[in-house]
Amino acid sequence: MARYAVNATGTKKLVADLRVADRVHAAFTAEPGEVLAVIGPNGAGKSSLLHALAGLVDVDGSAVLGGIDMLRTPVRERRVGLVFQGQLLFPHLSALDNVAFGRRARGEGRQAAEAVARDWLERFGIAELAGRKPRELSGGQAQRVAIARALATDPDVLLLDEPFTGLDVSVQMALRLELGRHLRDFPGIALLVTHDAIDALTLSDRVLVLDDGRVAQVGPPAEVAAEPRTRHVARLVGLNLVPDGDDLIAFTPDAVTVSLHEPEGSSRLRWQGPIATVAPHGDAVRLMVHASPDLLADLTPAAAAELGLVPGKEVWLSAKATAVSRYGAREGAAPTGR
Ligand SMILES: Nc1ncnc2c1ncn2[C@@H]1O[C@H](COP(=O)(O)OP(=O)(O)OP(=O)(O)O)[C@@H](O)[C@H]1O
Repeated sequence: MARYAVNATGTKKLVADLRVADRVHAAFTAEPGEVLAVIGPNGAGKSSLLHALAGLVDVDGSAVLGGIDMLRTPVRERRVGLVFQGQLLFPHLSALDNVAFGRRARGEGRQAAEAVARDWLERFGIAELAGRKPRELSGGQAQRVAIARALATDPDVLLLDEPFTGLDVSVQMALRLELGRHLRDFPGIALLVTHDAIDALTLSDRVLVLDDGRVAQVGPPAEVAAEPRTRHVARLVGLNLVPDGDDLIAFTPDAVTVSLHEPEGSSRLRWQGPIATVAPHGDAVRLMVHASPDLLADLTPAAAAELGLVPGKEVWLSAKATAVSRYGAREGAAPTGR
C-alpha cells in the first residue's frame, strides 16, 4: 500500500529488472511510500540486489525510478540512502557531521545541512550525542546515526541490509519500533533485507521472497506468511510445506499426528522418517522428522514420553485434510482442488 501518492521529489515508482552476473535475475516494482522486505535463505542474492541498486556491483538490466533509469545515473547522483550490515560511520567525523555528510557532499551549506542533521538526531532521540565520535557510541547509538545519516539525504530509495544484525536483542526491539515509525513517515521507497520474520511481518507493506537469485513470491506479509511458496519462508513462519502435484500444502506442526505405526485410512497426507531432533517448544515438544521433506510436529510432553520419542526413532506423521491449506505452487495459480 502506498501511503503517499507523491513524495518530496514527485511520484516515483520503481520498476526494476536486475541481473547481477548469473547469480541474480529479479524483476519487481515498488510504489513511493512502500516498504518492501526482501527475504530468502543465505546466498539467495538479497545483498546483491541492494548492492546493484546502490551501484556497488556490476549489474545489467534497468531500475527505472520516476522515468529515469537509476542504473544509467552516476552513482554519486543517485538519491539512494544506504544502511548496510556492519557499515561503519566515518570514524573521524562526529555523529552530527556523519549525518550532515550526504547533504554537504551534495553542495548544501554547512548551517543548513547541520540543521537537518540535528533534526534527525533529535528524531532518533540522540541529539545529545551530536558531538561524539563513532568510537564513543554504543552499537545501537551508532546504528541510529547510520539510519539518520541515510534518511537525512531525503533519498528516493532507502536500502537497509539487516540493520539490526549484531545488536543486543533489547536494542533490536527498540530500534525496530523506532525504524517502523520513521519508515511510516518516509515518502520514498524502502527495501529492507532481513532474516527475521518479525521484521518482514511488522515493518513491511509487501514481502519479496528471493530464492536462488529469482523472485519466488511477492505479496503482503500476511499473505506470504499464510501461503508461503518456499521452504525457507515456511520455516520462518513455522509452517510445514509439502509439494503435492501442482499444489503446495501448508500446515502447522500442531496439526500433525505422530504415531509409531502406519496410520489407517486412505489419506495421502502421511509421511515416514526418523526423528532428527526433539526439543521443547513452548508448552509442547517439537519434533523435526527427516521425512520427505523434513517436517515439524508438536505434541504434548506426555504423548512424547508415552511414544518414547527420541532422535533416530522411525515415526509416521499424518495430517487431516481439513487441517491443511492447499494452494497453487506458482504465483497466481489456483489450487487444483484435489
Ligand atoms: N562479489 C561477488 N562475486 C561473486 N559471487 C558473489 C559476490 N557476492 C556474492 N556472491 C555470491 O552470490 C550469491 C548471492 O550472495 P548475496 O550475498 O547477495 O546473498 P544474500 O541473500 O544476501 O545472502 P546472506 O543472507 O548470506 O547475506 C552467493 O552465492 C554469493 O556467494
